[in-house]
Amino acid sequence: MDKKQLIEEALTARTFAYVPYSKFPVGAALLSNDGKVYRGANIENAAYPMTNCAERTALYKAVSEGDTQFVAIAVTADTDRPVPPCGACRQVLSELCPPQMKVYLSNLKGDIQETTVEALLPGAFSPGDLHE
Ligand SMILES: O=c1ccn([C@H]2C[C@H](O)[C@@H](CO)O2)c(=O)[nH]1
Ligand SMILES: [Zn+2]
Repeated sequence: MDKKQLIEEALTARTFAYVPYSKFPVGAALLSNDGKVYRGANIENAAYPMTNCAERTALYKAVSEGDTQFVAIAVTADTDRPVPPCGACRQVLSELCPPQMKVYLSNLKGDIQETTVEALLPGAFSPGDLHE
C-alpha cells in the first residue's frame, strides 16, 4: 500500500461521509503496520458539536478493533489547499500515532502535502505530561 493507494482509499471513504449540514465530505484512510487500511468519513449530527471528523472515525475504528500500530494516514476533501486537519484531530493523532508518522493531506485537484503527526501539533499535550 503506497501513498497513492492510501489517498485512493481516503477518496473512497469520503463517499460515505454523512454530512447533511456542512455538505463537506471528508475521507481518511489509516494504514496499520500489518498492512490493514481503516477508512473513515466525517459523521455529522443535528446537535452540531457531536460531529466526528474523518480522521478520528478512522482512528477510533482501528483502536476499537485492537489495532494500535500505525504507519500513515491520508486525508482528503474538496479544498483549495490540501485539507488541514482540525485541532481536535491533531490532538488525537498525536495521542495515538508515532510523532514521525506520515500524514498525507490532499484535495480533489490532486495537490498533496506530506507532513507528520509531530509537525501538525508541535509541543502537543501528551500522556507523559500526566506523570512525573
Ligand atoms: O480535516 C477535517 C476537517 C473537517 N472535517 C469535517 C468536520 C465537519 O463535518 C466538516 C466541516 O467542518 O468537515 C473533517 O472531517 N476533517
Ligand atoms: Zn477533525
